[in-house]
Amino acid sequence: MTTPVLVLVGPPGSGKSTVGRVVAERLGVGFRDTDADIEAQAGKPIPDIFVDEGEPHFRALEEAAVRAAAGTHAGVLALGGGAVMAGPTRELLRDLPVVFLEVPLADAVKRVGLDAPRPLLAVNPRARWRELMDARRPLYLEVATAVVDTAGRTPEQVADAVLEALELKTPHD
Ligand SMILES: Nc1ncnc2c1ncn2[C@@H]1O[C@H](COP(=O)(O)OP(=O)(O)O)[C@@H](O)[C@H]1O
Ligand SMILES: O=C(O)C1=C[C@@H](OP(=O)(O)O)[C@@H](O)[C@H](O)C1
Ligand SMILES: [Mg+2]
Repeated sequence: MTTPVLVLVGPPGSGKSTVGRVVAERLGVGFRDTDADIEAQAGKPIPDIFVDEGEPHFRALEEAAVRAAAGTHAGVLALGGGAVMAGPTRELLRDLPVVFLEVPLADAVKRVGLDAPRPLLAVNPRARWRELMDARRPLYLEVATAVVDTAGRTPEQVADAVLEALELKTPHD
């Protein structure tokens, strides 16, 4: 079984997909995002899956996508913000190097407001994001090998902090 060199978790807007790409580039390894895997498999964007089949169906696809990627992908893996809600996913993350990207509410709302639609934040994003974080923070902490604060940092600076937190060497070191 091949496992990822590192896995990124954290709430929407923490920068998992963006930072994951930068970290993978620095390490000279591949990048994979389970949200992209789900969209490729379903043949449609995530908001359409939520509307057409509902959140429970999306969560089932997500659990399967994380299991497949975590067992086959050797590079950097970014998960969707809600993936850690699944007990079996937390179980398989237990033995992997996992970085929890922290972000304050104000930064997250600013960031995701400019990005692709996220169905869970479509209505009243500030209140929804706060609720999500209250429920999920303990789960992010449970699976995290390291926690990296992204506030006031560019994606490149966050990538440096991630590599430092896990003491990973890049080909240029
Ligand atoms: N450290 C950062 N500073 C400023 N903007 C960021 C940062 N990280 C990500 N972003 C921006 O925030 C948005 C959400 O980033 P994304 O990587 O999709 O987050 P996630 O996958 O955690 O939801 C994108 O528009 C991205 O360019
Ligand atoms: O927090 C969540 O439940 C979700 C986060 C999204 O991913 P990002 O965290 O990459 O935005 C995506 O998986 C889906 O919209 C649900
Ligand atoms: Mg993402």
